[in-house]
Amino acid sequence: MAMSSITAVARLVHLTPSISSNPKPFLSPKPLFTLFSLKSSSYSPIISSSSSLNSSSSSSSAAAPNSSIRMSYDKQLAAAKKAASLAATLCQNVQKGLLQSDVQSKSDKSPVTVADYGSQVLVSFVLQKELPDQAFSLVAEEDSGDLRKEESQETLQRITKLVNDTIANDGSYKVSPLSEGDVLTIIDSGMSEGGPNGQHWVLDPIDGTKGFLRGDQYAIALGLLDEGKVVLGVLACPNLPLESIASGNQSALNKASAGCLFSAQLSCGTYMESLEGSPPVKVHVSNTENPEEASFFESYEAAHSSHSLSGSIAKKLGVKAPPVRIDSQAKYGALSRGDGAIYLRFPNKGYREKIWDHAAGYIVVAEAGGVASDAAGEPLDFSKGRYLDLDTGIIVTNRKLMPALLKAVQDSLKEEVLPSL
Ligand SMILES: Nc1ncnc2c1ncn2[C@@H]1O[C@H](COP(=O)(O)O)[C@@H](OP(=O)(O)O)[C@H]1O
Ligand SMILES: [Mg+2]
Ligand SMILES: [Mg+2]
Ligand SMILES: [Mg+2]
Repeated sequence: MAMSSITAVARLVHLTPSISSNPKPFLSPKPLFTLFSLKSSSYSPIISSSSSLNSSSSSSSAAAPNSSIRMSYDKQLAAAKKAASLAATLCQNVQKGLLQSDVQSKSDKSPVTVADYGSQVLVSFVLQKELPDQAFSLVAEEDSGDLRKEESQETLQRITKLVNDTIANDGSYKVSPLSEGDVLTIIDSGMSEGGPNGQHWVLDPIDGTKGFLRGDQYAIALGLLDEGKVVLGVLACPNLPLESIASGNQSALNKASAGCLFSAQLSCGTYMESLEGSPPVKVHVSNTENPEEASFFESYEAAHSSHSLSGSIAKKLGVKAPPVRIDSQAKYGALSRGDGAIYLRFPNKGYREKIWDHAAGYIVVAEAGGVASDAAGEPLDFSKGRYLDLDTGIIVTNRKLMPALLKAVQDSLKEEVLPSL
């Protein structure tokens, strides 16, 4: 990250006449939502206290940066949950009344909306407010380049208003409203390169922007890297129901939903709660060993992942159920609670995966007992900067199914060549 922008954001956040004096730890209190009606056997209720989050035994697979000493990331996890929840509120409000003028096209032709930018501002703002004593480095998807153009003035005004309204309605931060310049500066606080040293937040402010535009699934995905390893992750999935969306139960996707918040910390397991506030429940991946019982997730967008390749892998493996196609890292969340057992992702050859598209989802699944690798069976390496450096595709499943899945993937890849970009 350019030092100037770190300094500017630090100045902005620390010198704003404000004080986060409100002791309220999370967003405005809402009625507690009980999870006793959850159907999946992989959900188990836990006591909702931060100490319970730390003391629970874990099915972790990710290696700790210093494996002999377990670092605690409790404060960072609490800040990440608050940041993602506040960003989800903004996204939900925008999705209710999305205007055509809210959507722009980036230079790679992918869509970006006022909510992507607003979410990035809120997450960066909240993390810096909640963790004022910690060095701040953020690797995030969006930058302010397009918003600085003359024709984007109105869009920038709308983002600024959305952010200020969300902060004011939440009430946790007594700050004077952010200016448009502040908003641009905070967006550019996400330009860190990440890498193998130190701590870096990794943010996709809206993962699944195409799903967001369709009114389907999307996620605010926030992870933390420490010495190149993902050590915590939060996935806010505002349109994901608390009940299972397993193949055959996809009607659940069409019901109005409170939305889910998944959170995971290294060696502490993965938890799910309602975005409206509910006691977290510990979740586990499916433990099926039988591919005939396993169903799989893949992208809704065929341009993001070859549906024909995953179809042939599933057939080779003996999977019977049709694929569940949904957008975003909500797939990792659904997998972590056992709604399906496999996630397959095969972009066109030449496509470079970004770390913010996988970091939070990766630890949410790993801490729930799952495992993710590339098609060569290598674990995902988040220490190489903004991109993941991997061999053809990403596959995610439980430990028992991984060997057979890997074989089916490698056999299918020999038969089918992915198109080049
Ligand atoms: N051609 C392509 N192949 C693979 N992934 C792509 C892609 N174009 C965009 N994406 C990524 O796919 C993500 C959405 O994943 P999914 O298909 O699982 O919903 C997008 O995230 P954003 O929506 O944050 O831009 C984007 O990073
Ligand atoms: Mg995008
Ligand atoms: Mg994304
Ligand atoms: Mg995005």
